[in-house]
Order: sequence, then structure tokens, then C-alpha cells
Amino acid sequence: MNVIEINHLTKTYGKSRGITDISFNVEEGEIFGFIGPNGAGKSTTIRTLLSLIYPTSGNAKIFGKDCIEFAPDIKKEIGYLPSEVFYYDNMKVFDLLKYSASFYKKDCTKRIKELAEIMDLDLTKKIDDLSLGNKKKLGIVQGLLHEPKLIILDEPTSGLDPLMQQKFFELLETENQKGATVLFSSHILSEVQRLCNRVAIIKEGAIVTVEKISTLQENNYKKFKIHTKTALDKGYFDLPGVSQLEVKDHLVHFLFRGNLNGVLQKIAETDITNVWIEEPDLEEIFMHYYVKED
Ligand SMILES: Nc1ncnc2c1ncn2[C@@H]1O[C@H](COP(=O)(O)OP(=O)(O)OP(=O)(O)O)[C@@H](O)[C@H]1O
Repeated sequence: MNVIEINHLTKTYGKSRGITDISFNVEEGEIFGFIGPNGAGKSTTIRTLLSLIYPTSGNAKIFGKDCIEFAPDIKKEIGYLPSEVFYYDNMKVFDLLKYSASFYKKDCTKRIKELAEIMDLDLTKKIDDLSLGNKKKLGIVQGLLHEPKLIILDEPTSGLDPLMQQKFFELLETENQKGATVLFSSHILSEVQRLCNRVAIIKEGAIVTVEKISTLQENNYKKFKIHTKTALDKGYFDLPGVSQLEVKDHLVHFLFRGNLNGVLQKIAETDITNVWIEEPDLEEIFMHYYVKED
């Protein structure tokens, strides 16, 4: 079952682009990454899902219901952490969380205390006195206190130290194991790789690809490094599928995508002393999608 269905969603801000014809689905139980550089359109997509802004065209459904028409119903089941959190500074942390909980008409006191313990958040402090990172933790507790079925996170880790990031990821994994679906927006590749099963990559307002993380890695190019006994002519490895070919003395480097047999045969036909074949890391794969086209 799809928890989120986005169909041809477009949002323009006056004459400027927000997002253009975005479509993808998030299935129940997934931790789904939404990744792209600054200004790509992640927040615009998320704000539309939450009916904080209206689409110019297209639509989106959450739990099978139109996200604008059924917004009040849907919001009860969503935990949202915005990229930037703002609060009325005069309130105490616990009072703000109780106030937030009152919207869901259930007693969340036990859960607030559990989450505060996990995230090491002092409930007795005034919001005014919290550091940026602690305000972020408050946002996390606020987003999760009603045990939502869908958790939407927009750049959630900015401001958290590495230990807290780790605790937060573990918390998300626990919620996911209990059944929550997670949409995780980020421009940080390593955290998406660590947490998500599938990703949508967004660039300049449009979806570039939607893939399993594992498939992204498998279908990509391989990196070859070959040490030869004698210096080779550069043309020797200039084969279809080869790119970024560099030959320096006895060392040959290139990237290869395609049928491996041809290139392995070429290697076998020359006198080599060593060969290394490596998978690109995820960062290199993403960079390929990120690069701006002129
Ligand atoms: N309120 C607004 N008015 C005009 N243009 C906007 C507005 N909000 C966003 N945009 C534009 O829409 C595009 C997408 O922005 P958005 O904030 O959705 O990107 P993002 O992927 O979330 O980026 P970031 O990682 O920097 O938050 C950008 O070109 C941005 O300038």
C-alpha cells in the first residue's frame, strides 16, 4: 500500500520555479529518502504534502486521501519536523509539548517523557534558554509525541551533534519497526545511505530518479585501476563504456559501465602486474546526478 502518492505535482511561486511535475510513491513501512541540493524543491514538495502551501497543478494523496481536501484528518496521523523550528520563547518545554499534544486529543505525557529521555531534552527549561540543537530536539519530540503513522522530516539533523544524530536515527528505526513510514529529506548523502531503503533524487525542481539504494550502487559504473608491465598507449583501453581514461607510465585508470567481458578480455591480452576493480561509493553516484547541466 502507498502511504504517499504524488501525481504530477507542480508549484510555481509567481514566475519562479518551485517544483515541476513531481511524481513518486512511498510505500507503507519504508524509510524513504528525498535527496537533492539546496533549492532543488524538497521543502516545497513537503509543504505541499502538509497543505501548508497549495499546488499550482497535480495532486498528492496521503493514506489514499487527497492531502488538501482531507488535510485536518491526515495531519493527526503525521509527525512533521520542519527544517527550521520557531517557538514562543516564553513557554517552558514541557508546557509547549503538552499544548502540542492537546491537538491530538490524547494523553501523550508518558510518551513525551520517554522521548525527552531518549533525546536528552530537559523538560523543565524555558524555550528561550535552549541552544539551537536543543530546540531541534524539542522539534523532534514535538513531531513524534502522538506516535504518528507517517513521519515527515525536512533536513532533521542540522544542529544535532553526532551522538544525538545517532540516537535520533535509532529512534526513527525503532518507530519504523513499530510500523511508521518515514519520508526523510536531506542533502547529506551519508545519512540517507545509512537510513533509507529507497530514494528519490530531486534536482532543479524535477525528479531525476527513484531507486533502491542498493540498485543505485549495483547499476553504476565500476572503477578500474590497472598496473601494466610495460607502458601502454592511451588508445588501448579506449573502448565503448570507458570514461575518464588516464594513462600514466604503467598505471591506467578509468571508469567503466557496460558488459564487463570485453574490458576483461582486453586486460587479459596485455601483461599486467595488478588490477583493482572498485564500486563507486554512494557519494560519487549522487554527485553524478547533482552536477549542473549547462
Ligand atoms: N516562498 C517562496 N517564494 C519564492 N520562491 C520560493 C519560495 N520558497 C521556495 N522558493 C523557490 O523554490 C525553489 C525550491 O525551493 P525549496 O526550498 O523547496 O528547495 P529545497 O530543496 O528544500 O532546498 P534547501 O535544501 O535549500 O532547503 C527554489 O528555487 C526557491 O528559491
